[in-house]
Amino acid sequence: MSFGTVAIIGLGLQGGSIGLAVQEHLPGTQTTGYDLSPAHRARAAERALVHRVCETPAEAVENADLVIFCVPPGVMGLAAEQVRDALPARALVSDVGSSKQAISKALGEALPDHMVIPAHPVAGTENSGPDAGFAHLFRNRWCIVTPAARTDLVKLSELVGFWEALGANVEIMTPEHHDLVLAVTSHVPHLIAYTIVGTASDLEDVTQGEVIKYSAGGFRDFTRIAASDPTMWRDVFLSNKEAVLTMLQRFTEDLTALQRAIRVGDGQALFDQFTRTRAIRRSIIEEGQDDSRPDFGRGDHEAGVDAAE
Ligand SMILES: NC(=O)c1ccc[n+]([C@@H]2O[C@H](COP(=O)([O-])OP(=O)(O)OC[C@H]3O[C@@H](n4cnc5c(N)ncnc54)[C@H](O)[C@@H]3O)[C@@H](O)[C@H]2O)c1
Ligand SMILES: O=C(O)C(=O)C[C@]1(C(=O)O)C=C[C@@H](O)C=C1
Repeated sequence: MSFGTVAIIGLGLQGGSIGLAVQEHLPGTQTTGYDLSPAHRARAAERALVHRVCETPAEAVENADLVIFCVPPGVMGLAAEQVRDALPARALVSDVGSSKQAISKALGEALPDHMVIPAHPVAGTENSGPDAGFAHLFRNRWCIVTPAARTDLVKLSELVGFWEALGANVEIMTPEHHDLVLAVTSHVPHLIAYTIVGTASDLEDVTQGEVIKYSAGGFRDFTRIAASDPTMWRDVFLSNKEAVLTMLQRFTEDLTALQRAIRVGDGQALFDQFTRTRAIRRSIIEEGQDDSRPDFGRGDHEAGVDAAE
């Protein structure tokens, strides 16, 4: 069974993509949406990201069977408080936030009388805002659902069915394990990209022009990641602090070992490490998870940067 009405709070990359994907895959489901930014609401209406863009959060959720919060991690609790009085008791509450322990807590505290089942589609791009959404974002991507121990299994299977209908493969995990896994596969890699691009732009002996001119290879890939939304990523690091710091400690130790191998001329250590990591890349591609295909992040609509910029 699918949800009759889905309300989406936050009509950016994630909210817009969910709205478009629901309209494509679940034609019997009504979608409503709200965004704090009037400019984003106007653009969401122009792009028909949902059936009805509402002027208040209360109006968006008043008939909802499922509400999905698609706002930056740091304002999940606030956005949930804003719908508390209007949200029907039957409505299931979920989200798409990139960290799970802090967000689960914030949503649970803001909506204590509702069933909350947090989720995280591991699918995105460096673009944000209502121009960035596209219907096939979730196709063949993982969506991690992190239910609490007391979660209603019927509601859980409805949410799993919802994400599968949008094309995602669903995995169930505890919020704690989610935060540890994503710290190493997503959060620390973003921190590394933000750091290396910042380092390159601060150099005294290499000009900005040279950095831009010669960034055809590896550095260019880092600049894509480092162009990701500053608000969202500030909140991700602050909301997954412990796991990120744990993984950074491990990363620093491993980096120091490679640094030493370079200093002492231990070519074998470098070769062995690079051989191991090449095998990981190849197994990702074999699993069909390679997103370096040319159309990734686009679709019918050419993904753009934040419309509010
Ligand atoms: N970008 C990614 O690659 C990605 C991937 C998976 C999950 N996520 C998660 O999805 C969530 C949304 O990210 P996004 O990439 O769609 O960001 P986005 O910036 O594209 O969209 C967020 C939208 O929320 C709106 N907003 C902010 N505060 C609000 C409020 N209080 N009420 C209503 N609207 C509000 C903003 O105006 C914006 O339009 C984040 O929690 C993020 O961690 C992002
Ligand atoms: O492909 C990208 O641009 C992304 O950064 C997507 C990505 C990731 O790190 O894999 C970013 C944040 C998420 O919460 C999920 C997906």
